[in-house]
Amino acid sequence: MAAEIIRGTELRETILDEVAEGVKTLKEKTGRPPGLVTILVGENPASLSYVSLKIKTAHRVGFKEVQENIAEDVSEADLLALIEQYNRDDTIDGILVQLPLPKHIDESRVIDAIDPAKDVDAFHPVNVGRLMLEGSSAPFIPCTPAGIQEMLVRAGVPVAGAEVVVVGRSNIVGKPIANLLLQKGRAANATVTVVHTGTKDLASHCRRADVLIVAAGVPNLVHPEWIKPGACVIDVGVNRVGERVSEKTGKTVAVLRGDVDYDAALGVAGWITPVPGGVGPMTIAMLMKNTLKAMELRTL
Ligand SMILES: Nc1nc(=O)c2c([nH]1)NC[C@@H]1CN(c3ccc(C(=O)N[C@@H](CCC(=O)O)C(=O)O)cc3)C=[N+]21
Repeated sequence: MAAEIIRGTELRETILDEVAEGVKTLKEKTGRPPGLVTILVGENPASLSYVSLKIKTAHRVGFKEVQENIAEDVSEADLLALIEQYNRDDTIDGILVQLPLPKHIDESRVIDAIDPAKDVDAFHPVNVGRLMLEGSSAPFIPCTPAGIQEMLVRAGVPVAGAEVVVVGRSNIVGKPIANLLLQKGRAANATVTVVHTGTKDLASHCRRADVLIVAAGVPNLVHPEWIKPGACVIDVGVNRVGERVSEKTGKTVAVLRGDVDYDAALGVAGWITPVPGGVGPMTIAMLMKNTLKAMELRTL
């Protein structure tokens, strides 16, 4: 039987409707909408495309949206001063500094400078610590892990007691999703294994997974033989493997592939997320949810 496709583009609609409702309520209570500032340093094409999606979505749910597009050669001190300005700005609830940053800027110094109460990415050490201590009751869950958990819940994938294997140990996906799913709670309480580039036999670990979460950034890394029949496969990879001309707009757009050999996996998995249209859109939806929550926590 072919896998059930978990479509992020569909789930996103429900979440954004919920956020838009929450924005209305907050506006009635406080007289202002949630404010989100996106800070983009330089002109990396992938970053530009993600940030413009975030801005478009912020408008759609009724946020005040501020864009800071600054030059690649900005000094670290100037960037830190800009963050401080938004830390003090009461109309701004969420500060997002798009990663990666240019090499001359120390990423962890920049993240440390964001007020944890406005850290809607949940990258600040305070929020990382909270996630580790409190699991899903932490004030902010990082957007991609939160999106993945939401997909598991809404698709009805059994997670409690399941074998979850996470491929990748990044600070923005691998480590936090592993942490989230091993805690007690809804769509959690799993037995979690994290595998990475230092792991001896990737395939044998993956084959044991009831839920396989792949965030390695390597196109076609996961072959169908690595998938246990009926398993849930969550593909976090967004690899730009080429370019094509869009039939709709006539513009050149990137061709995206996940980390999983999708067509082959369809015949083995029980559930699967597509790329594009899977985890990516959920990540952006959860950013909106976090920004709404930031305003609630700061004002109510
Ligand atoms: N401070 C910060 N926060 C982030 O959340 C953050 C970041 N930096 N740096 C880069 C990664 C990557 N990321 C994605 C978000 C949406 C899609 C997404 O919506 N993808 C669409 C396709 C988008 C397209 O066509 O380019 C999809 O998969 O269907 C992908 C990737 C957020 N990140």
